[in-house]
Amino acid sequence: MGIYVITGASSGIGAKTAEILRERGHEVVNIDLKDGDIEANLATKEGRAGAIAELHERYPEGIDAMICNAGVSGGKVPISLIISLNYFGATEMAKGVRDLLEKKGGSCVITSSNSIAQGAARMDVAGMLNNQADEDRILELVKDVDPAVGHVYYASTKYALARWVRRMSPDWGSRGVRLNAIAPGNVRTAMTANMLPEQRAAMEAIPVPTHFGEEPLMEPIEIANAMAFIASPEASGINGVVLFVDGGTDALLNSEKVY
Ligand SMILES: NC(=O)c1ccc[n+]([C@@H]2O[C@H](COP(=O)([O-])OP(=O)(O)OC[C@H]3O[C@@H](n4cnc5c(N)ncnc54)[C@H](O)[C@@H]3O)[C@@H](O)[C@H]2O)c1
Repeated sequence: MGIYVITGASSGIGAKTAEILRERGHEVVNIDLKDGDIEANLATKEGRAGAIAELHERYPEGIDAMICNAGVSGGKVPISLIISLNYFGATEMAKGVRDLLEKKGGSCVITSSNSIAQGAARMDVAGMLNNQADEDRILELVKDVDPAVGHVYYASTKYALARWVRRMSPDWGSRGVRLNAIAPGNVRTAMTANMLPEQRAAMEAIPVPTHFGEEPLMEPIEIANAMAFIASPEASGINGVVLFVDGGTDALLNSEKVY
């Protein structure tokens, strides 16, 4: 059985993924702000460094999977938190444990979002994250941005994550580590429950083909099953993929985009 590390597994999609991995007999390590096996604030450099050091201390022989899932959206979340947690909290954690994944021929999964398929992401923000990647400088640039446009910055961080996965996966693959992203649709979790009425209305306007006629929300288990699969050795041929788990919403919105 494997050692699966997952961030943000005290709630929502992460909690469900951790539950099914444990049911399958794996050792699961939840890194979270609260109620984690390792407690760390992944929006900070210190929090990430502490968690990475702890993993090296506990698992010198390596780990089988790293699922970088913690993220924020909904409500009036500061733009700086969206940038630091969603983008750097995932990419820096992934980079920080790659050596542990290499020891076991492991797999890394990053939680993106199907908001990247809805045209909400700003390419200049996503480009800044992917190409400049200096966290302090970027936080300085966004310090006066109104949280009311948080959804745009959210989609931008998730777009940048998906592109980071595509760019990095050939190199990671050549080192024996698969790197993929999951892009969930809207899911019934604390994140969507915390949305402001206008954010909720915008979300509910987006149909999910498998859920026509119902509230357009997926259940955490639908995402967790895909996450557990792509992280596992059963997905050994899958690398560099951004897997939409959104009931077909991406296909509905972008049916001409086949590649
Ligand atoms: N729910 C959705 O509709 C949806 C859709 C697409 C993508 N996603 C993504 O899925 C992931 C999980 O979201 P969810 O809906 O399960 O949300 P959630 O709010 O239920 O869970 C998020 C988890 O992250 C943890 N967390 C928050 N801030 C943290 C920090 N600074 N350091 C460490 N951990 C922290 C929380 O404690 C919580 O356990 C996120 O990356 C989110 O962007 C969610």
